[in-house]
Amino acid sequence: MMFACCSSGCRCGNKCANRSFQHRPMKKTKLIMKERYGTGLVTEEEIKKGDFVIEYVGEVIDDKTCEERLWRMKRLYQGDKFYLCEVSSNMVIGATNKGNMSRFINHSCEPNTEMQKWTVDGETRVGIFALRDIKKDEELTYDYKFVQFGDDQDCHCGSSNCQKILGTTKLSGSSQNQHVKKKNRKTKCENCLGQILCLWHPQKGK
Ligand SMILES: C[S@@+](CC[C@H](N)C(=O)[O-])C[C@H]1O[C@@H](n2cnc3c(N)ncnc32)[C@H](O)[C@@H]1O
Repeated sequence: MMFACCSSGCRCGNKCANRSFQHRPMKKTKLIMKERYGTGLVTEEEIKKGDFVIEYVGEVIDDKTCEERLWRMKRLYQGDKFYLCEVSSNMVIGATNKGNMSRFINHSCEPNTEMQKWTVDGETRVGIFALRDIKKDEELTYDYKFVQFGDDQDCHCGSSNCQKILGTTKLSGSSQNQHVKKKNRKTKCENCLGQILCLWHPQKGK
């Protein structure tokens, strides 16, 4: 999904209603701890359907760097999470080292927000937008369209149409130390544009 956001040359000036990112009217949010899936994000104010909630930000990295990090994390991680969003071919937003509260938004099979790709002054940016009216103190969720990189993870979203497992798409590789093969990668990459890639390793003993 791609939307055009007005450029700085727009004649409507500051009154332009098509400038979600430039105005950055980010909603007030706070972190919560969920027993079954760690940190989550709730809204501290009411949100109307279609509202811009928060921008998904992080380091902009290319596919090669993304792959290197995925495999490195797969080898080294001892119980934390890894956050990546494939925005377009050869452009990934990595929110592991740098990011904002958006990286704590959890998955739901019945989400109240969605991720949208916008073009702002010629640059691609990713925002989280409300799919419906959201009440104060509700947890914010979106459908990760998750590309799992490792063992299956149970989904704990609790919705009536829960798919039970996080993600239907799997990134594969023949060994932990190997980079994703070019051929394989191309196919998978096409499947995961705009999706969250998340590498998660349970703590030892879990
Ligand atoms: C992008 S992070 C979201 C924030 C994360 N809960 C944290 O504590 O940092 C994605 C990870 O959160 C967990 N998660 C998110 N949504 C989930 C869900 N519906 N069911 C189970 N785990 C979920 C999974 O471990 C997933 O790998």
